[in-house]
Amino acid sequence: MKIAVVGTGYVGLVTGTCFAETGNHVTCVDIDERKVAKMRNREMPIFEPGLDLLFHRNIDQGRLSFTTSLAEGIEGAKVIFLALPTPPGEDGSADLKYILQVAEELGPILNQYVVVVDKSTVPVGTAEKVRARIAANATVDFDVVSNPEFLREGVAVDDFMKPDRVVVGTTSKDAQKVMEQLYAPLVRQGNPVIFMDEKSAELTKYAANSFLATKITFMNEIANLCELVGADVDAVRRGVGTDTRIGNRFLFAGIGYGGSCFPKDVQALEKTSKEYEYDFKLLDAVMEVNHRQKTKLFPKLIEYFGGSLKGKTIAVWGLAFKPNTDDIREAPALYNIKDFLEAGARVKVYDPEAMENVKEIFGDQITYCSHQYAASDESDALVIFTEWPVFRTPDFDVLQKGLNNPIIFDGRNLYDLEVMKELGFDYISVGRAEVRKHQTVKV
Ligand SMILES: NC(=O)c1ccc[n+]([C@@H]2O[C@H](COP(=O)([O-])OP(=O)(O)OC[C@H]3O[C@@H](n4cnc5c(N)ncnc54)[C@H](O)[C@@H]3O)[C@@H](O)[C@H]2O)c1
Ligand SMILES: O=c1ccn([C@@H]2O[C@H](COP(=O)(O)OP(=O)(O)O[C@H]3O[C@H](CO)[C@@H](O)[C@H](O)[C@H]3O)[C@@H](O)[C@H]2O)c(=O)[nH]1
Repeated sequence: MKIAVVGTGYVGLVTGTCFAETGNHVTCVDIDERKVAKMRNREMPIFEPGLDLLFHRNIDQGRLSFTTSLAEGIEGAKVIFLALPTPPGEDGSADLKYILQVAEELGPILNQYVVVVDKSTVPVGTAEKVRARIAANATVDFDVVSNPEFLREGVAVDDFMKPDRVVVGTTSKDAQKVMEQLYAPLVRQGNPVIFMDEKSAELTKYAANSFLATKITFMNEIANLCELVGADVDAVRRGVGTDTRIGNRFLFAGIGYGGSCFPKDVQALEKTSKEYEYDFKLLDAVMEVNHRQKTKLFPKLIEYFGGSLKGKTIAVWGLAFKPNTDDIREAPALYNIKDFLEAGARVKVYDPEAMENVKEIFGDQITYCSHQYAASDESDALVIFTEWPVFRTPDFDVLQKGLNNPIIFDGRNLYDLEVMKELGFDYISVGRAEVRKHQTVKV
């Protein structure tokens, strides 16, 4: 089948590449000329494990191409995916300007029946709006379908090729047939496609993300309580997660959820509720708790250093909002680095993939290190924000000899408390007892 994908961010690129891999001919359209030039040059614009192999293979086999021209991209396409940004607008609701602008441009250039698919995360009622925008200038028949994407960054290819489910919102039999044909290779491998109406599909995406954000936030609240009562959140997680009604995934307490999706989608669902005059109290609480959680370690650093970080050097391991991505959108590390700098500290950072993106924000205000120990060497404390595999089993000897004080603040609970005690580190994590051998370091 011939497919067009408009927008080649994470979702567009994965969607386009994976559908090429299942035998379709895909043209990706993006207005970013530099990005398109890069991709035409076989350069991957993002870091996503496993995607480059499929990307190169499908370009080489002539099934994946790139253009900046919408008209050229959609020529002959049976399906047009809109994988465009839906960032928070000024009031926090999803900004539909990118989607509606492309919908408007599509109307006059459609020349045969086509299925236009909202792949972006969009509020309830968007399919109707897109349909109206296209219809205003269209001379041919078309359908608009909601097909939200559930992939996670870092494991995007697997999530796309082996999804728990695919959700398709359409009340058109013609569109359903086209979508069934497109997803047939995944269905044959046992991955279900769930058909429903457009509005339910749109709401399913926000419900899923908000539920997962709530699950994490609930465990973060339990972690905070653990610290007060002297319990261990890891033990509690194992205890509750084995209940199959709860499930053991997305129960890891830490320094709050980040990324390009949970923060904006929880906020957008709260705005939708308000629009319908519904007071969704739970979502307000989730956002408030997550905000507090993100900067939870900062006061602990201040306390450890006797009231001030002035003149201290803080090493930061991990900048990306999660491992295996270079994405730093809403990453907890960014909030904290800003606080460290404002408190008068010097900051040395290391991340395996995200440093280039962080340079665009902090420039030369912080020091970028070529490896993890270059950050920790001669620093007064180490703070961990991302659970990259390489941070899970560090050389503790090198770490201890390099640090000016043997103190680790761990926002991801990577290390065993007993091991840290034996090694002689001071170790402050989330929802677990503090390992404190040394006295507060005086300024
Ligand atoms: N990132 C994820 O993991 C993820 C997962 C599921 C769903 N989503 C949703 O998918 C949507 C896209 O997210 P993303 O992270 O891929 O976005 P992104 O911001 O990474 O990329 C969007 C791309 O669209 C391009 N673009 C903007 N206007 C355009 C236009 N008029 N024509 C062509 N291209 C244009 C931009 O240049 C950019 O390359 C959002 O609604 C998001 O919520 C994202
Ligand atoms: O137990 C957990 C699991 C995750 N997180 C945090 O939650 C955030 C989001 O993580 P994850 O969901 O793995 O990454 P995303 O790539 O943002 O994926 C989410 O957002 C996407 C965009 O909508 C959806 O498609 C995915 O289904 C949904 O998981 C990150 O900050 C994680 O550190 C935790 O703190 N504890």
